[in-house]
Amino acid sequence: MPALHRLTPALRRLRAPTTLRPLFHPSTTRSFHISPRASEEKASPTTTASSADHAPQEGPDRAQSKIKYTADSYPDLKRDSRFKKVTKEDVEHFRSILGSSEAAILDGVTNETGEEDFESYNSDWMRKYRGQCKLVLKPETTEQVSKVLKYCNEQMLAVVPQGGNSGLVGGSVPVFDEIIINLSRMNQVRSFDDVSGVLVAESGVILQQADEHVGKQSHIFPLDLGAKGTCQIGANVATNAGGLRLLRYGSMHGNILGLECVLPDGTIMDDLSKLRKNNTGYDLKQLFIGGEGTIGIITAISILCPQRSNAVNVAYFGLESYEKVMEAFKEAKKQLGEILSAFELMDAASQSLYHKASGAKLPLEEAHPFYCLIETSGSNTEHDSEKLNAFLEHVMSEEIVSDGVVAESETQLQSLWACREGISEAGQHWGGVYKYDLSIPLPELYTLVEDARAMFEGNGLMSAEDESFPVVDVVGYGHMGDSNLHLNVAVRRYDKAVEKALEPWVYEWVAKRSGSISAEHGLGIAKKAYIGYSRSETMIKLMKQVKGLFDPNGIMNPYKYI
Ligand SMILES: O=C(O)CC[C@@H](O)C(=O)O
Ligand SMILES: [Zn+2]
Repeated sequence: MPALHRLTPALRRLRAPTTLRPLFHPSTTRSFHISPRASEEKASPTTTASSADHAPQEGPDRAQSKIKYTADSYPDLKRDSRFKKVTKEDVEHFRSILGSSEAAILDGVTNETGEEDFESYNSDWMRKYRGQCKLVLKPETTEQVSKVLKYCNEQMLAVVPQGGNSGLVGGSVPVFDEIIINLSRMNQVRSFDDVSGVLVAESGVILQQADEHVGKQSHIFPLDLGAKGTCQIGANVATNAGGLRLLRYGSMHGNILGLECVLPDGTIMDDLSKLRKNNTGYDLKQLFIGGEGTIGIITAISILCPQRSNAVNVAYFGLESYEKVMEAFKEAKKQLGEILSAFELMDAASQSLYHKASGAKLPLEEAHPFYCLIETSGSNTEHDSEKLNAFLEHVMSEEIVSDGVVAESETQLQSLWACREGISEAGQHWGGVYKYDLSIPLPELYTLVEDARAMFEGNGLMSAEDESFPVVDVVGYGHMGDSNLHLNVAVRRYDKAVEKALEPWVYEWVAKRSGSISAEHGLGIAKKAYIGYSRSETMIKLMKQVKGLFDPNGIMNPYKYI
């Protein structure tokens, strides 16, 4: 394997732009795999070549990660007595719709099915939020979803729609005994048109498989995220997932052309439009995008997939201050223009956490306060190479960037991306993690991390060494290109004092800067109480009215944000 091409001021003068490195084709394999169906295992990344080579080092208190947020963690939350408990007759009815195989129904109501069999459905991939469901239904067709929902609505049975369960806010797991409607068996690609680039596929298709499917015909699925090997496209739409290339391809709100949804009363709203332009009244599908399964179930999507770039480059830099990060971003936009496909920020704490958790070697020998990962995706190798070289020359000679490497092979490209994508998983290394996903105007984006660190230093809750302190470290990273910060507070154990210090402090901090308390992960149960920091009373009232219109009985994903 060739060594990563190191950028240093000394090298800068020696390097002719054309010798920088060969450009190569985009990866379709980079991802980590959460394996939510492996109920017995802990969420286990198979991450990338680089990190898979190294056994993760154990944190001092791994057992603590078994602690869960259950209904008892929310003293103000009571099971809604309007909802019926599932009976033997209900299960029989569901069997008449779905058949009796275990693939279709996991039944702990009439069977002796143990709690452990429900674990991977009842809890999210972090094993942080956990419900008490005893019935998982796995329909295979839209008609089955329709019959199931119609019955649930008539019988006042609450439900939670579930995809790959890789969310971060507890939105895809029940709180009490809601029935889980798991979409994993609805996994057919219905059509792909390689002229228009429109993919029509069912909700349970795994994101990576959708990408590979359109990749065969030189297109790309316009969403990419660390959990692509596990997450499902319907749930990606329901949560309006943002991911790593929103900067380039835009959000689900723009890329989704149509949806097939089942409303709580069983009505099928067939809007699988393939049109880019359809200016005929309210665009109702937008309510389901990011609706987090609160007004109906998305069963299929129609999405516009752009042409796949055939020249992709990744570089990883070290920088000495956040101001330099902003300067580098400004230059990248200016000099790389339309070929810039990702600009990601990582602080020193995030990289050392990733290194500790994965055992992977970091790309740069010396530590820097900040790192950036930059990706270009274009169609003309020579043109891209020239532009990237000019950009690199500039940021190095202006001392905006202190040190850096560029990938010279597919493996290196993956290992650089792993340094960014592996942080989310690494957050749990010490036992648990409080995760915040925030939109903040760029000039102040990193100040939140510094303020959070100062807050924990001041209140005596944080120590890197002393195990009696709950907080180990405060970590900042995110999608610089989208003004989206991920603040992760790594803890040895979940702790009320830490929670009290963080909430609503974080949300107030963000609201004061006119940011958003959720840039891409959604609200789920984790941020249920805080929507008011980002939406006005008028808007919340309207949202409740919309909810009431679609779901008058309130059976869809109850106890969550609305
Ligand atoms: O775990 C997190 O906080 C962020 C996860 C994901 O949105 C990412 O960008 O890596
Ligand atoms: Zn993210």
